[in-house]
Amino acid sequence: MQGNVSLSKWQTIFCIANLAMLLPGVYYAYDIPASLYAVLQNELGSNDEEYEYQMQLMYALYSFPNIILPVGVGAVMDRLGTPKSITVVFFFVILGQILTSLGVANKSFYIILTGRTIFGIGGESVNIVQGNLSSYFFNGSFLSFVLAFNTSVARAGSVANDLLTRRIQMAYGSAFAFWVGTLICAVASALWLARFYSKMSRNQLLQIPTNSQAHVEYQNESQVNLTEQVEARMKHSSSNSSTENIDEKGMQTVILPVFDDTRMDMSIRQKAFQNIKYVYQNFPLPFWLICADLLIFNGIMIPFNLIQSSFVGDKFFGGDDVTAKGLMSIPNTACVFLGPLIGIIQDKKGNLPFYLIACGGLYFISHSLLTFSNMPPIIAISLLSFPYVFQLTVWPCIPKLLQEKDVSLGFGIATAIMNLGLFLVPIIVAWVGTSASDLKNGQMKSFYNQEYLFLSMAFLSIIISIILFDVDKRRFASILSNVKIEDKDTVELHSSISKES
Ligand SMILES: NCCCC[C@H](NC(=O)[C@@H](N)CCCCN)C(=O)O
Repeated sequence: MQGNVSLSKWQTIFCIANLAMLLPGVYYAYDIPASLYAVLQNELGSNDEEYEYQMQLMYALYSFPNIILPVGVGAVMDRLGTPKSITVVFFFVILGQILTSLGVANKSFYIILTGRTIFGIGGESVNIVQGNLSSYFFNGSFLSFVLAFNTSVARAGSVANDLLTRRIQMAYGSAFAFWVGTLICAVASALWLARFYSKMSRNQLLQIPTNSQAHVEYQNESQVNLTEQVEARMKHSSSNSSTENIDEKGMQTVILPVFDDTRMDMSIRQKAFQNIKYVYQNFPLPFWLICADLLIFNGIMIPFNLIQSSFVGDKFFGGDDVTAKGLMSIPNTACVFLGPLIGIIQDKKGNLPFYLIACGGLYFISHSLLTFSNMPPIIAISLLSFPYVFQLTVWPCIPKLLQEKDVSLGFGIATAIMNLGLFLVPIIVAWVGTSASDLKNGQMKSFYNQEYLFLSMAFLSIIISIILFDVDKRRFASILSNVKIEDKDTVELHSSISKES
């Protein structure tokens, strides 16, 4: 038995393989500007300071719409159903990547930015759709493995980009390298959508019921009016005393008040307030600490990936950014192989806070080596593989910490917070990088300042993870350290915690 459906062995393999294929194309295209960091400046005709902001903005604006959007993607999926939702999100991916490529071809930074923003709307939504489908099918069984496998396969797209893009650019130019990314996204989307739209392979296995199907099923089964449920759950949010009664009802539906309160007679402001209150009261402190870690880990890794080829190329290889970029394929390749393994280990052994503390510690050590030593950079960059793999353990904790009905919203909120970091940190990295450009040794100095920022962030994450370890142990009965806990237990734990407080 898995998640909400029972799957045979072959159906399970089919489902996992298909879900994993949603993202590699998006990751390939996402990382193209990072591979061309050393060469796009000439093409855009920008000075050093402008260029630093331009490159970081390509990543910041990808994330900007996703500070809000992921929270609503679950609702869109509920309403449109899986095939239409995936069609819509792939449409944004391809449109965004076409505009980005056109922008590069025409040397228009504003078209590039518009493209990256639209690409971001689609790319992060694919992430959410993948997370939602995975937890729908596999929650309660080997979800850690499935989520880690998804991201590992996605990162194979980054490996391909690390190895190919700069070489393609040298042979055929930058615009061509971006068009290759567009082609990869288009082919990947077409293959995926073919499963839904060709009569031969139309497959219910990859779909979750839409909101309306859920309504019908629910109403047929229990004859309870949806509005009553929602109001009851709202009431539950404001008084923790009626836990059992409400949870019994709530567990039977996939509909959240935050998404489906259209029939309620409340003003929009009241609804928004109720929803924030609902999240505040039902999402425990460890969830927010995990989100903070996620923000920091990706906030280190993604902006670092952008400057890595120039920084490492200048410091260690006399300006050879191609060799430097090739090194970055080590952590991404390590993820492809070790990611699923860490998922299996986590499914069997738990121990999340340990991985998170180690993650911050290892980011700190490897960035210290890059910054303060002249050791061959392959050592520091290989070491980066471990935290980059360990941070995958964050996602499976969300279903552990939240009640089943809140999981989709939880993924959405975590992705939104991660994107808040991926919007803010690149801008700070650009600011820190340009504020030193008047110093002697110009460019190299600015890289060092950026490295100091990454080191401070890694240090902060260690503190956050230690607090998480303590809170988890003292107030949550080590739920994150233990092996998988069924939803029922989570609910009981939540109710006992809210009663205590
Ligand atoms: N369900 C998958 C979560 C992945 C989180 C994260 N992904 C991102 O940050 C993406 N915006 C793009 C990353 C591309 C990296 N080269 C991740 O850890 O990969």
